[in-house]
Amino acid sequence: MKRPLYLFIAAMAAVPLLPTPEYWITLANYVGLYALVALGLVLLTGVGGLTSFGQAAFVGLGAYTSAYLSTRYGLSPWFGLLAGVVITAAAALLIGMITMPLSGHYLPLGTIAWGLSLFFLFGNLDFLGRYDGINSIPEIPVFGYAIASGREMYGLIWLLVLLAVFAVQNLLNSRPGRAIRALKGRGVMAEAMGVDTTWMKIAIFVLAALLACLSGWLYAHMQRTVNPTPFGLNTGIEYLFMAVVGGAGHVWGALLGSTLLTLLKDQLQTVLPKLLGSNGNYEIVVFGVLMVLLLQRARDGVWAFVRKRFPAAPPAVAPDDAPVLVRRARHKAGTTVLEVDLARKMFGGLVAVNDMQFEVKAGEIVGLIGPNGAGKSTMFNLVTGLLPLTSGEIRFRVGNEMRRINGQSSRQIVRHGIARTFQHVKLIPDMSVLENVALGAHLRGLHGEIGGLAAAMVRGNRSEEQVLLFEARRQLERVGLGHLMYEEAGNLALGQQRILEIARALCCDPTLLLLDEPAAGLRYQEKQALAELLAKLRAEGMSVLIVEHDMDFVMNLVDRLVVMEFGTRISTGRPQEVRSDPAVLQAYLGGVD
Ligand SMILES: Nc1ncnc2c1ncn2[C@@H]1O[C@H](COP(=O)(O)OP(=O)(O)OP(=O)(O)O)[C@@H](O)[C@H]1O
Repeated sequence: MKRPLYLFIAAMAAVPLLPTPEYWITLANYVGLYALVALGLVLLTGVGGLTSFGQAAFVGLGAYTSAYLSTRYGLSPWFGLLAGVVITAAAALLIGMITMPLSGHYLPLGTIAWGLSLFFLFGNLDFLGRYDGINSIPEIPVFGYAIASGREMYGLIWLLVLLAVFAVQNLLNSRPGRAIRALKGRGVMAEAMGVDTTWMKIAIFVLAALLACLSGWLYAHMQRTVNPTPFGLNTGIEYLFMAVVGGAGHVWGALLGSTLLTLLKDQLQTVLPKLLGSNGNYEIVVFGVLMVLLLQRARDGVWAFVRKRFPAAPPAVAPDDAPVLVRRARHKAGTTVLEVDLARKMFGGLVAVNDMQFEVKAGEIVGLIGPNGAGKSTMFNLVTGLLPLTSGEIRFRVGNEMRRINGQSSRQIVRHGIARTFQHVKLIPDMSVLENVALGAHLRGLHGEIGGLAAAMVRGNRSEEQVLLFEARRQLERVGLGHLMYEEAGNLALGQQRILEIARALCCDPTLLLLDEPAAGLRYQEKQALAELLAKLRAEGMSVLIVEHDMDFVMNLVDRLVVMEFGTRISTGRPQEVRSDPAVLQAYLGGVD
């Protein structure tokens, strides 16, 4: 992928040096401005799964702030940029904090409301010149030289576009980036790995707004005049079109989409009025049709086709050696690590878990078994904080004390050392096996939340990446998937994906591992290898709580069993005791053998 990239950069650099007509330079400048906004939407919508119609309002905020400060107070456009960034970040933070914790359509609706209100605000404030806007905006000075011509502006715009592309790309291939890639549809898994998904959503919302603000700043000083029209809802929708047409999941899709739509719009605006014999924004109709076709035929946008021609090398490569992460102290074998005390969960009138009571000790594998619908997965979800208890208590050993963990979120619980896999595998299919597993080490990063984002964008996270990817590699090799490290996770067989989830959970450095049907979909040899791995973990002092339907597998592996039926514990003991318990034989209608 490197060569086409260098060729692209060389071609872009040559454009203003060659006798390219001024008209094309102007068009290229617009493409660059749109690409900055679309890039934010790739991060927010394509990768993060959050739709915003209000990006044009953030563009307006960047444009108006600098236009006003530079014309009214004669301040430098660079100060205007700084002020625009601060105001945009504050506005995006506020809107983000209100809308991000809400699910569903609140964000798109919120951004529409925000986009409309800012548009009318621009048009109605006297000091912003109402609908006439602000004129005579100064040029941007660079080392005392004013950037006046289209060609000079081209240099500045495209330099910033390329820097933004690399910053977003670096971000996506980092610890916070993996968390961002988990947001779309896999928030539950991300939270179970310790990711604060609400904060991550707010962070990408603010980043996307800042890219829009940068575009607005460049626009104001290129046009040297601003009025509300380009910052309305229509433009907000066009930005979304660009991201989706190009390929909302890829940074280069933003560039491709803004190029295609700018060129298409330019041509349609010339051709359509001639064809139809009257003026009007007919190109919007064509865009609408194009969008429907694209969503039906090529959801990943045009970039997906380009990518097929230039397959990229895996972005994250695990080092052969790196410092090993510090591990949590293991508990002495036999000490109680988990206590479930009269745990009850009701869904309306249904008692899914009925005053369950059991414990797990250090260096012990406990099997939680029972017929379908007995409440095993619900019990797991109670222990890991995915569901709140109706009554009762769950305690977990942190250091020397048993701490109550019910009432805490799954993000907090994993910090104490409880890691899990899921009954229905939850991974990021288009991300490599290695990166999926590295997501498990999210809490073991070297940088804080904001510092982590900033460091990733400027590649200041090299040592963190080395350490985390090495840890992911170690865990993958430990579970026997080392040879599939660079494969896309979605290409693995279901059984292998379950093992991948175990490696990911091990990356959390747990003292208690909760495995939900890990052997489902595994072949005989794979099951044996899994049993060996779990026995090895037990010997190292790990505690394991396992839900499994494969009785041969469970009976030969576990130290103790807890049997559930209709949410209630009907038996507990060593496998051979439980095997002959009449209550258990009854529950399984014919016995476990
Ligand atoms: N979110 C929910 N809302 C309402 N009822 C639920 C919910 N989750 C589970 N249940 C019900 O709670 C009971 C226990 O379900 P659970 O999935 O915990 O059983 P299980 O033992 O894990 O079953 P299986 O072995 O089939 O996975 C079932 O009757 C199920 O329909």
